Order: sequence, then C-alpha cells, then structure tokens
Amino acid sequence: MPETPVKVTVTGAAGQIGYALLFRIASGQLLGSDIPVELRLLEIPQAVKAAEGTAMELDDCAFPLLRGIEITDDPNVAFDGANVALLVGALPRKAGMERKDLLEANGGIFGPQGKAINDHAADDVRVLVVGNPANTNALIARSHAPDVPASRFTAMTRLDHNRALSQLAKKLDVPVTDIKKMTIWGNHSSTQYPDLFHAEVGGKIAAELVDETWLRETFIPTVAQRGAAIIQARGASSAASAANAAIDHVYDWYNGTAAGDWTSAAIVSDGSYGVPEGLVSSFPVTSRGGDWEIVQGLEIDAFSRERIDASVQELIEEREAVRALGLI
Ligand SMILES: NC(=O)C1=CN([C@@H]2O[C@H](COP(=O)(O)OP(=O)(O)OC[C@H]3O[C@@H](n4cnc5c(N)ncnc54)[C@H](O)[C@@H]3O)[C@@H](O)[C@H]2O)C=CC1
Ligand SMILES: O=C([O-])CC(=O)C(=O)O
Repeated sequence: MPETPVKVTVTGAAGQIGYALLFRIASGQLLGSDIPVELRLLEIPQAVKAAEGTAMELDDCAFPLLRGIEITDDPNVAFDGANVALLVGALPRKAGMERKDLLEANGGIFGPQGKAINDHAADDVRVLVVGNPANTNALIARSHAPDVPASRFTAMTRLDHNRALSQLAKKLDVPVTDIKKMTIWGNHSSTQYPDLFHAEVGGKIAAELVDETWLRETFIPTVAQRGAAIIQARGASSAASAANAAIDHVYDWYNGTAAGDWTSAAIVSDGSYGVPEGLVSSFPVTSRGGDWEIVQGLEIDAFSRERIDASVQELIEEREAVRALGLI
C-alpha cells in the first residue's frame, strides 16, 4: 500500500452529490482499494457545519484508507496539494431550466477555484468538473489555471455514457457489459449526441441492431433528456448516479480503460473531429498512464456530423456567453 495518501478535494461537499460521493471515495472506490486518501472538503461558509456533520459520519465508518479530513471555506486551503479535484459545488437546475441557464449563477464559482488550483494544487492535479453547465465551467476553471496542463481539466459526461449503456442494454435485453465503444459527443446538455454507430454489442454495430426510429426518436432523446426526467420524478437532480459517474471517470483516468473499449469524457479539444481547439467537449476516449487520449480515425456519417456540430455550436455559444460575462 502506498504510504502517502492521495489528496482529494471535493467542492460542494455538503450537497446531494457530495453525500453520495464522499463515502465511496473514502472506501477506496475512486482510485483503488489499496490507495489511502486524504479528503479536503470545500463549502460556502453557511454549509460548513453540514459538511462537518458528513465528516463525523465518515469518521464513524472507520474506513481503513481514510487518512484525514479537512473542511474549509477557503479554496486556497482546499486545493493546497490536491492531486484530485472534484468540482461539484454549484447550484443544480430546477424543472423547466436548461443547464446553460445556470451559467450566470455558477460560472463565477469556477474562475477563483481554477486560480486556486493553479496556485496551490500538486503538480499532478487532475480536475473533474461536475457542477453545471459542466463543460463550460471546466473551460472557465482552465482559463484561470495557465500553469496547469490543459489535459488535466475535464468535465463529466460519464453519467450520459452510463445512461446510454443502460438504455441500449434494456432495449436489446443484454447485460451492459456486452456493450463496448459507446460514445457521448459534445456538451453535457440536451444537445449531446449519444452515438450508436460506433458502439458494438457482441461485435456487431449497435445501430444495426435497433430500428432507426427507436434510435432517433427514443434512444437519443431519452439519454439527452434523462437529467430533466430525473428532476421531474425526484423533485431534485440526479445525485447518486452522478456520484457514481464521477467515481467511474476518475477511476478510469487513474487506472486506465479496458483494452478494446473506450469511454466518454469531456476534455479540452485538440481540434479532433472538427471540434474547435480549446472547447471542453465530450469525445470517445481511452486512458493510459493517467492521460486521456481521443480515439482517432472514426468515420462520422452525415447523421452523426449534424448532431455533433449542433452540440459543439452550443459550446461555442456558451463560451461567447461567459466571455461576455467577463468570466474568461
Ligand atoms: N455533470 C453531471 O453529469 C451532473 C452535474 N450535476 C450538477 O452538480 C452540481 C451539484 O449538484 P447537487 O450536489 O445536487 O447540488 P446541491 O445543491 O445539493 O449541492 C451543491 C453544494 O455546493 C455548495 N456550493 C455552492 N457554491 C459553492 C462554492 N463556491 N464552493 C463550494 N461549494 C459550493 C452548496 O453549498 C451545496 O452544498 C449542480 O450544478 C448539478 O446541476 C448534477 C448531476 C449530474
Ligand atoms: O440534469 C441536471 O440538471 C443534472 C444533470 O446534469 C444530470 O442529471 O445529467
């Protein structure tokens, strides 16, 4: 077992996702079952007491891998020496809102946190933005962290990816483990494009196993609108499934993706697949040696191109909006 614990900072620790996430991190599911962790919890001053309550419960679990918990309302303290930063703290949307409607309310959180990461985090820091609108919040954070490699800033589309796996598995009546090479392209928003033209089930292309009407009229909208459907049903946005996806994202980032498969993550574009450089967009990715790599060489037909372009256009518009707000 490594001696030095990995420092994991979680913002919004007293929120819904925080409550579903922290116990799993402390139990070793984020990085691996032999890696000790030290938690740093960042909250706004009025929620620090609630975070302290969660920390008491974490203590009460006597997790063998948990080597310490620090709670603060100061980003400079929270990110000091951080190896992993999970930026969850932000307002969730309510029924009837799109995630980008949160830009004005939440965007301001991510500049100062990006700067604190730049100034205080460990050299190997890896950042996952969960707070919505996640892609553009990651863009904001990254723009305030010029000394941190762009490849360390990511946003979460793993929940969309998992939703897509689950919907397809149900439709074909197969276990999710039979499905490989699922991709979410673009923005974590209702314009996202879950792609069945490269996904494989038992070695066959998924799009060929389902009828086109289901793909177009049921699968894509169900995955893209799932967050809104959860809000309608629960009266609150997804929390446990979001925490689960954050665990999956970071676990794969650290430990690598399985041979012959890939996953989805929003990473800083290098221009691949015509996505303008610098946008934080979801791609098919593999992870090796702690770095995400975009899967190259996929053929994109007109149906997919139109949908990827629409989602990327929304990311361009969100970037313009945060520029106009002076956030980047
Ligand atoms: N990317 C994704 O797939 C998903 C993203 N989300 C987003 O995650 C975010 C958090 O969701 P919930 O935990 O359900 O919300 P919540 O309202 O239960 O918790 C948010 C927490 O963040 C804290 N917070 C607010 N500003 C902060 C700041 N500047 N620094 C530190 N903490 C701060 C609040 O005090 C609160 O405790 C929302 O923006 C939500 O839309 C939710 C589900 C999936
Ligand atoms: O829909 C929301 O607002 C929360 C979220 O991002 C999701 O569940 O995908």
